[in-house]
Amino acid sequence: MKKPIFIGICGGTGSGKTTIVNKIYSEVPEKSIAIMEHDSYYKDQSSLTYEERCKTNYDHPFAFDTDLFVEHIKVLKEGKSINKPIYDYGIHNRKTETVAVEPREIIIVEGLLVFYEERIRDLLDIKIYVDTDADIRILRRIIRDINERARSLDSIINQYMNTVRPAHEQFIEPSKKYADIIVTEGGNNLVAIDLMVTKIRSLLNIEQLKEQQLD
Ligand SMILES: Nc1ncnc2c1ncn2[C@@H]1O[C@H](COP(=O)(O)OP(=O)(O)O)[C@@H](O)[C@H]1O
Ligand SMILES: O=c1ccn([C@@H]2O[C@H](COP(=O)(O)O)[C@@H](O)[C@H]2O)c(=O)[nH]1
Repeated sequence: MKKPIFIGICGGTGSGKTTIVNKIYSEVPEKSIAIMEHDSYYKDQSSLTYEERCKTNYDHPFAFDTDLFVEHIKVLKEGKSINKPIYDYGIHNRKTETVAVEPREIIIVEGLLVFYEERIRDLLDIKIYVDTDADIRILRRIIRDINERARSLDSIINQYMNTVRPAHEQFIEPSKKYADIIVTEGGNNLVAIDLMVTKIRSLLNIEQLKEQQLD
C-alpha cells in the first residue's frame, strides 16, 4: 500500500466535525478510510477522582496526549496498525479497552487543535476547517451534551464561559489560517460534503491506478 493521504478536519466545539466525518465515512469504501480523533487521546486521568476530573480544562493543549497521537499517526503512515484509546466523555476518562486501527489509503485526523498543534498540522496533506458561528455551536453543544454526554445545563454554561470559549479564541479560531478549505455550517453542508467525498474517491482511484501500473 502507498503512503496514506492525511485529511485534517478542525473546528470549534459543535461546529459539526464529527457529523461531517461520519457522513464522509458512510460514502466511501469502509476499507479505504480510517479515522483518528484527537479527542480519543485525552490524557489518562485514572489517578484523579471524578470530582477532580470535572475541573480539568479539556480545551487546553495540555489536556491531550499529543505525543502518543503523533506517534500513532506516524505508525499508520508507515503502514502498520495501532491501538487507539477509547474516550468516555461521560466520566471524563479513557476506557481500559482500545480499538485496533488498520492503515488505510485515506486517514482523517479530526479535532479541535489539530491545526494549532504544528506537529499534527505538518503531517496533514489536506486541511479543512469547519467554520460555524459561536451562537450556533453553543446551542448544538447544549443539546448534544445533555443528550449524549450526561451534562447539566449549568455545567455546560460554566464550562463554556470558563474554558471552552477562551480556548476557542486563543487556540482554535487563529488556527483557521492554516486551512486549505473552509466549510461553513457543519453537518448539513451537503455541497461541501459531496465535494470532499468526490475528492476522496478520486484520490482512491488514482492510488488504485498507480498500484495497477506497478503490478
Ligand atoms: N449543520 C447542522 N445542523 C444542525 N445540527 C448539526 C449540524 N451539524 C452538526 N449538528 C449537530 O450538532 C451537534 C454537534 O455536532 P458535532 O458533529 O458533534 O460537532 P463537533 O464534532 O464539531 O463538536 C451534534 O448533535 C450534531 O448532530
Ligand atoms: O472529558 C471531557 C473531554 C472533552 N470535553 C469537551 O469536549 C469538547 C470536544 O469535543 P467536540 O466534539 O469537539 O465538541 C471540548 O470542547 C471539551 O470541552 C469535556 O467536556 N469532557
